[in-house]
Amino acid sequence: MDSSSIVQLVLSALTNVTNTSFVNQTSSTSSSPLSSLTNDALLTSLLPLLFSYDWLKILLLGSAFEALRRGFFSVWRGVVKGFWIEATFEQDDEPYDWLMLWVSNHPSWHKARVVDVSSRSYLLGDHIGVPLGPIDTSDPDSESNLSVHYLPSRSETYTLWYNGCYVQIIRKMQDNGDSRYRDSNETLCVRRAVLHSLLVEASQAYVTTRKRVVRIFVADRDHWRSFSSIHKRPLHSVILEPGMAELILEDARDFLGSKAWYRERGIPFRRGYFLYGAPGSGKTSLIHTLAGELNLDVYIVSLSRAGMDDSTLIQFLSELPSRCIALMEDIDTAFQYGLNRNTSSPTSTTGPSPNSHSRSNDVDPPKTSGITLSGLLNALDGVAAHEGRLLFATSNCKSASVLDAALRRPGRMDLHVEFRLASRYQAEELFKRFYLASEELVVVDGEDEEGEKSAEETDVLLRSSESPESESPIHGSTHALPGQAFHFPRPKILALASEFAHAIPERSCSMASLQGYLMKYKTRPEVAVREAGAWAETEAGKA
Ligand SMILES: Nc1ncnc2c1ncn2[C@@H]1O[C@H](COP(=O)(O)OP(=O)(O)OP(=O)(O)O)[C@@H](O)[C@H]1O
Repeated sequence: MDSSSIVQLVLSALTNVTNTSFVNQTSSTSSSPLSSLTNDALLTSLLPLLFSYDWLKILLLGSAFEALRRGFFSVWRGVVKGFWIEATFEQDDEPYDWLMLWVSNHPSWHKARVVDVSSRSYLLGDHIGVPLGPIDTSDPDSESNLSVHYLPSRSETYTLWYNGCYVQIIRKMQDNGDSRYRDSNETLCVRRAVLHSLLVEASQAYVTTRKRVVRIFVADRDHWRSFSSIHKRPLHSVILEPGMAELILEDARDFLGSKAWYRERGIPFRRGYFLYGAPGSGKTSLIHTLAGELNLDVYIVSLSRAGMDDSTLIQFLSELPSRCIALMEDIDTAFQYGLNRNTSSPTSTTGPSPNSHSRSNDVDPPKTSGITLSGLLNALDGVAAHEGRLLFATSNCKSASVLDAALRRPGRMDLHVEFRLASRYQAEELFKRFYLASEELVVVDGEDEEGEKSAEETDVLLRSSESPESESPIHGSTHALPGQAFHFPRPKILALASEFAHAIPERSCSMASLQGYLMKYKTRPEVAVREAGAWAETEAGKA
């Protein structure tokens, strides 16, 4: 019996059944004899089919086909495994970011049909993914110009060609039970020979892109979490007394280049900086700027964070990368809540409250951190302490002496830098930066002299911890500063800047508040100068 006769037989059996159902519907009373008749007819029609063994042939044919198919794929997988390897990239690891950047810059990526739309940029700002671009082209900085990127989609397999080789990229979500911390990882199936060159290319592209940003990491639960990236800021955008920022930068550079020197003398290769003083005077800004200049990432650890205790702190500091900036902001707040020599009790502190000048009105916050002074000292230079890092600790206190002597000694905090309220020189420079275009902010000899003079008058100091009381005013040349969008005649702005500086009493307000004031008059420098005196008086009244 050939297949066409089988089909015919099945069809005729089915037709019988259909007719029978129709008859059943129209005469329900006589259904029983007729239905038994129909079942018999169906059975009679199918019997030859059952005994013909053709069904067996079909079954065998199907099974053989499936076995062949499976065999082919298993051989293919074997061949593929022989030549290819599967490389997995974890999200918390840097090579994951290399790969994301590499994929998103690959030409074939632009043709992808399934994408994730994300505001996350893998710490590379606008350099990853396909940026959406400005919606309002007339104003690229407009807030309506959202910064979103098309990224490779999760659970999607992308295939592309790299140097004539076939590459598969699979991005998978890993559910670790906590919906807030779902990781994804990326699997790259690639020929063994090309994996290395692909990774070299991806890492180089990443490093080049990374040079434009500073990456920020925060101590989160039990690991360093990548938090954000900020565009590098030129050193001179932080206006301090002339030469002050340059001196700290040189010190850090010198340290980073002297590993062998430290090793030969058996000195731990670590350097600490304690930046203290008025709030809003540029401490954090300077650290970010230094990180940019030195090509280092910033790792922020908050000592007063809930859940932070001595062992967690030691673990975090020991997991720092070989070259980085570790930042402990407001170190005195940890002190206030119990960081002292013997105990972590918030009520027993050694000496006066370190923060009393700035936080006297604050209600005592609940103690959440379990850091003790000995724990902090151990974390900074104990056995598990990391080598090669620059530690920056900041505080809004007025004097470095609020820190325990053991904490601020050389080897832990090598350089103490005081930040004071704005000097007239700083106020003048800030004014120029606001109203002059960047190309107009050039060094003019006469102006520099003036700048140096005001630096001599003032005494923002940088003190070495070896001689904390020796005051060493720093002199140097000012630098070109970035300009603003509005154009005003340069001589006019220079004259107004000088007037502005004289209207603001020396050391009466912070740079942050001066910046806030000038923001109100972004396009009206004359009004800014006219109103400056009255504003400064109100500010002084507030302090
Ligand atoms: N010296 C400065 N030069 C230029 N801008 C400054 C300076 N100081 C402060 N600013 C501006 O003021 C803002 C706050 O500065 P920043 O956070 O660096 O101060 P801070 O001393 O770290 O303050 P806090 O101790 O309160 O955190 C920033 O926007 C920064 O641009």
